Amino acid sequence: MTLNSLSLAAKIPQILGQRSAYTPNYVGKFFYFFSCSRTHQNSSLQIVSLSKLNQTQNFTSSIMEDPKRLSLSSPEPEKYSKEMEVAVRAVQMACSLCQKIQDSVISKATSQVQAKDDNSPVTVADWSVQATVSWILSESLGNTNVSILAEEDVQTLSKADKSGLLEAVVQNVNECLSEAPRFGLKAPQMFLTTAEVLEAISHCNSTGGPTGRFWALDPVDGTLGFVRGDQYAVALALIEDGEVVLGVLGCPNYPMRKEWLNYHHRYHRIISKLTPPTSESWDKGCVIYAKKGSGEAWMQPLIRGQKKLVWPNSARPVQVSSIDNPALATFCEPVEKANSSHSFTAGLAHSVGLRTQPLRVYSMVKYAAIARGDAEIFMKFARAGYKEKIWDHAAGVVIIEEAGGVVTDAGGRPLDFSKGMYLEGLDRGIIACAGAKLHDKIIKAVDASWNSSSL
Ligand SMILES: Nc1ncnc2c1ncn2[C@@H]1O[C@H](COP(=O)(O)OS(=O)(=O)O)[C@@H](OP(=O)(O)O)[C@H]1O
Ligand SMILES: [Mg+2]
Ligand SMILES: [Mg+2]
Ligand SMILES: [Mg+2]
Repeated sequence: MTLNSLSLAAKIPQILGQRSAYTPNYVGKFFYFFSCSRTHQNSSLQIVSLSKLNQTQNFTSSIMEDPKRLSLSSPEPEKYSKEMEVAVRAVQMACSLCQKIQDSVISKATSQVQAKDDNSPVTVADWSVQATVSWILSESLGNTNVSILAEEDVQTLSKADKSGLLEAVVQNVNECLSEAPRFGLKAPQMFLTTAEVLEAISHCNSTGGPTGRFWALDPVDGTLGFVRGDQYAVALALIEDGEVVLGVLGCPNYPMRKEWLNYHHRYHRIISKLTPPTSESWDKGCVIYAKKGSGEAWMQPLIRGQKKLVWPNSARPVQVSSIDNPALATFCEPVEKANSSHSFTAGLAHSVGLRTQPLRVYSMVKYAAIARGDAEIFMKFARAGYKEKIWDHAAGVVIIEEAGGVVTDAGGRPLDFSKGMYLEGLDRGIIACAGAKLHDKIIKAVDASWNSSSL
């Protein structure tokens, strides 16, 4: 195919089926990039792959200077691009659903909160999100391809005395799914029946493991934070052959800008006395996502009101902080003392010279905070005998790693997502840091403090 320099710009998108060479291709993270190579035989330039925007510019200028014969081959579609796009859209929907339910849970006090067999809380939101995400993934990616391991089951929900609860879940799921087109997804043709909603929840019956592909879903992580009007997250990860390959974290109360957090806290303290906010002038929440090996993590605002989610919806890259001096670092940990030893981390913080007060935040928002550079260290040391579940960490781990951070257990080993629903073999606790140098210091400090601790 012969192209002159002027027709090239039009030809590339046509070949790639896009409107413009600068149209974002892969979930807003990559712009088309073209690496060029001159083949010996025909002295032509070949488009062999996709690259980033700056390289696109190099490519374009090299073409302008070299109006030779070109042979163009369509690139392979980016791996997991469809899965990522569907996952982010589904999490956006889930966040919108949660925001609505959280406001109603807070205004009706705690009556809507149920206790599971292990006494942990669960709400209409947990089941509604699980059903919604399960339905969207299955419909968009094909029911037979989709295997999901998720936190909630239908036992409590199916009890005879819980019919009101089940009704509320069915209602919420249907309201949320009817909004799917706003998120660029297909809505069901008819309202889902109660049986279909229960089926969507119980379809999440994967047991995980070392082979094949499955999704790990925590519909509401930090349910305690959720019912207290505070931080929580919707966490979705794709795991393939034991490795987390995609992570999406929806943080409905974690604004795009850290400075807006104060506003959020004030808002929630007085929410019961306020009419619901109508202002669209601030981004109350965000969705952060990353693909393994991409070296990039991205954040987009939640969509609100009647706005449509235009892909990739003003996504911007996030990166971990460059602080590697513990004296300047901020560390975060679980809010609940029962979930992690505050006394151990306090001693450790003191020993490495951490000066700032710990940032105690519910849920995987802690992972988001590290990935965005709002804090530098996250530590969780659960009591002996507690087994961490993979859905509480999978999405956060890949997001921090791709944003430039390091996540391991206290022995410095990567977390193992290949052993079913638990992080088996976890050495003591979880340590996530903004960089390798800081991580190394914390690991050494844990070793030094461990034997003298009572953990
Ligand atoms: N005893 C104990 N020890 C350790 N971890 C526990 C424990 N109990 C629960 N969980 C899990 O912790 C999830 C909540 O997240 P965090 O660890 O960030 O805790 S906190 O919300 O900040 O207090 C929470 O996730 P959700 O159930 O999704 O809220 C639990 O899976
Ligand atoms: Mg729970
Ligand atoms: Mg959780
Ligand atoms: Mg949960």
